[in-house]
Amino acid sequence: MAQTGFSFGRLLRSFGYAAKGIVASYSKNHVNIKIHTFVALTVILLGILLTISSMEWAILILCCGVVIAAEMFNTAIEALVDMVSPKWDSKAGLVKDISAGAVLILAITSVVIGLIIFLPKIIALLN
Ligand SMILES: Nc1ncnc2c1ncn2[C@@H]1O[C@H](COP(=O)(O)OP(=O)(O)OP(=O)(O)O)[C@@H](O)[C@H]1O
Repeated sequence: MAQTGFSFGRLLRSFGYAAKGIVASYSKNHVNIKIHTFVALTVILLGILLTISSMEWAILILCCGVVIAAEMFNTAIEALVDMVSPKWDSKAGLVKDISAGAVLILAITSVVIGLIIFLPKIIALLN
């Protein structure tokens, strides 16, 4: 039953559940989130090396967070679909495909934003 009123203990427990969810997302059979995290760390390194502005940091950190969170939603949706529809079903497949497609759109958008920010700086460095 949902409890009403603020409880610091409950808030801490909620953070604990969320942390458990993050750890579960990085379990060894989930490769995509590790790739997204590697790309995010590379972006941070590039940002430091190329001394990007505060606004550029904000945009890139937002992109990295959104893509990683979207991958986690995708993982959750896949798990839910497998639970609700363990048998092969075209609708179950469509739900997984749409969920994966959403992550792909965000990843492509983020790559384009990364190129807009980093390419001019890299070209200027090479000239
Ligand atoms: N129960 C199902 N019914 C129909 N098609 C499915 C079903 N499960 C998976 N598929 C199809 O197989 C594709 C891959 O599904 P899967 O669950 O293996 O996801 P994945 O992208 O390999 O996930 P992971 O992030 O675990 O690597 C789905 O996008 C869908 O097209």
